[in-house]
Amino acid sequence: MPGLLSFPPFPDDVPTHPLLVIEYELILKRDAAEIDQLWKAATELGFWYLKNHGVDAEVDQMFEMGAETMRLPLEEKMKYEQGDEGMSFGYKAAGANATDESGALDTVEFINVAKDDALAWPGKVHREYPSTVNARMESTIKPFVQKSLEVNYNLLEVLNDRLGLPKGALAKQHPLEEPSGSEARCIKNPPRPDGITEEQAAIGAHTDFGSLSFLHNRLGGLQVMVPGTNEWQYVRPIPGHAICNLGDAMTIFSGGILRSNLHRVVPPPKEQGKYERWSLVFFTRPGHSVKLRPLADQSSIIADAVAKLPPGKYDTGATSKDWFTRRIKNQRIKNRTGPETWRESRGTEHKPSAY
Ligand SMILES: O=C(O)CCC(=O)C(=O)O
Ligand SMILES: [Fe+2]
Repeated sequence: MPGLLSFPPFPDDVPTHPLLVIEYELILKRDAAEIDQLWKAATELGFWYLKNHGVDAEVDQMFEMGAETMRLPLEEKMKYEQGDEGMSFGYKAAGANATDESGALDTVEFINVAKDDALAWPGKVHREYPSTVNARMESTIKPFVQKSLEVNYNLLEVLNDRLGLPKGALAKQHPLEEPSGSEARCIKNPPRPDGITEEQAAIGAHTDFGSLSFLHNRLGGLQVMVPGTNEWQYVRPIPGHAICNLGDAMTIFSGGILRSNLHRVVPPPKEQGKYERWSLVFFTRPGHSVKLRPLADQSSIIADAVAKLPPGKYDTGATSKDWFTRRIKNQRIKNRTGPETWRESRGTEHKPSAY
């Protein structure tokens, strides 16, 4: 069970970026000082730690589900592969995605389970999954999805109010009953082979494709690009602390007020690099039909931000489904024709020169 393995501590002598720690309990109480901290994190870095979120037991079970799934023979896992058409749900084999413009390959394998399939189980909305996923859909995946949704909806509500949006405006962009790209992902990265540097990306630099990601890490390896620089720094995993980060949709809805920061995954630093790295994410993404555009007509705060931008900057003309499909599809190595394919997979990154 990956969550229970003991491994060396995260080293103290690697460049590490501090994140603000947000107390979920205080957010639930709508504590004004805590909301100020969340707002600072959401606008300055777009990443924060979330403490006391209450999802630890479900997280451990999800790691077990991930381990059971990754132990299946590759041939079996490949029956549930994502495919090359831009669907995210299903299995992704190591090396199926590019990590940069030159077409270097990623090293992680992961299983993505759609929130819609988990909530509809034993019905099906999008696709079928390996037996190890089905066996835990009711007992493990559904509770994890439900609790993660609750956390993310609560955080979205607080951001909604600070953005000056009418009550429930952001929730309306994420209707529970509408099919969406929201999904749970369990990721496995193998130990770092000799000869591979600590700089070689396991998951290439990216911004997240949706609204809000709720991430659980045991070993280091996640890095953020420090805003205003070209420098990568590690995010230190802290036991019992989730890492939350905003995705492109929130930058777009807010007219650039909220930050969807570039990040990547490299092998865990130093001694930790000898161990398998497991991570788990729940991604909340807007409903498939939602148009990705600033919600300036609903908030004077957003309207003021948009007025300072080049005209049309965040008017993507895309639905959430289009945005998501384009990004997934163009990172698939089988779809690569050249550096332009990687560029086609990009989101709202703030520093295009740094890819
Ligand atoms: O594994 C991690 O720590 C981060 C994963 C990630 O950024 C992603 O899947 O979008
Ligand atoms: Fe990410």
